[in-house]
Amino acid sequence: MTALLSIRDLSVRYRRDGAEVAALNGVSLEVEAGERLAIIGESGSGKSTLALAIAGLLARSAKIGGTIEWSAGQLQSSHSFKTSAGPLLGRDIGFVFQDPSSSLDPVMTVGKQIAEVVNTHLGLGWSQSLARAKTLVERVRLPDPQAALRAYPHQLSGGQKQRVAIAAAIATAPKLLIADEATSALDTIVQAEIVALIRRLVAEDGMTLIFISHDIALAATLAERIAVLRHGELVEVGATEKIINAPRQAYTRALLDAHLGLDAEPLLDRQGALT
Ligand SMILES: Nc1ncnc2c1ncn2[C@@H]1O[C@H](COP(=O)(O)OP(=O)(O)OP(=O)(O)O)[C@@H](O)[C@H]1O
Repeated sequence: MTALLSIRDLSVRYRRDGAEVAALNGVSLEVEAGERLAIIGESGSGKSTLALAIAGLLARSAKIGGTIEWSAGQLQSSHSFKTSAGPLLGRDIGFVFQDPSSSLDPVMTVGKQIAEVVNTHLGLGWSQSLARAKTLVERVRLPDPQAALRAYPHQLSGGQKQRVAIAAAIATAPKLLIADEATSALDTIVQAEIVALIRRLVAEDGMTLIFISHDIALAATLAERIAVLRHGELVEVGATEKIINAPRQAYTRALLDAHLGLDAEPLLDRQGALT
């Protein structure tokens, strides 16, 4: 497999109340083209910071060290990207946030906001952009796509809004989709539906997926590989089955135990396959 991006010795510090907070410390990680990688860890472990750094979305005030390099040919532009170089083009990376309301414009219809992404990043004319928005709304299986295109975000449920946010994120056919706690605000059934949607879209479009979650069980249902962050450091990375069956770190074991303590559902069936 080819690496889509190589993260080398990445460190990020924020300033808060006059003091520095180390959010990431010496993180090195390769992301393979076409893989589904989960990044897990407790709240505050640095997951969002890593996602934002990859997308070039960190606040300017953040102090960044190390590099994030993209392989030549894997992206349309920017074959070598340093973390300090600013955001990457929106068309190469799709980003889905936890709260769809924060990424959707409340006073613009769903159809127009998806079309606007297409129009801005792909340079298609407005009628072509609207046509593409319709296809996208169908692809994310919003009920009654025609009505959905005319709806405003507040007229949709949380799960439906997240479907719209996903449609907008994949509108430019990005190589990489980053979902940062994209299902955390949803109830369990809707969460499972959104995970299934992400899995299908990633497979259909051959995207690379970085799935950020505090929930190791949820991450295991989607990812082929899991990276574990703790206090801003990457403590373990490996194939999902290995991480679930034989974690090397006590911290990973504790994350697994926390899941088992809360939920009687086994993570693995008797054959060792993920249930
Ligand atoms: N903009 C910011 N300014 C100051 N400190 C920040 C900022 N963003 C994050 N931090 C701090 O950096 C550390 C890592 O935060 P980050 O949000 O990356 O973790 P996380 O694992 O995504 O947590 P959560 O799941 O709660 O979002 C935390 O100590 C957090 O308080």
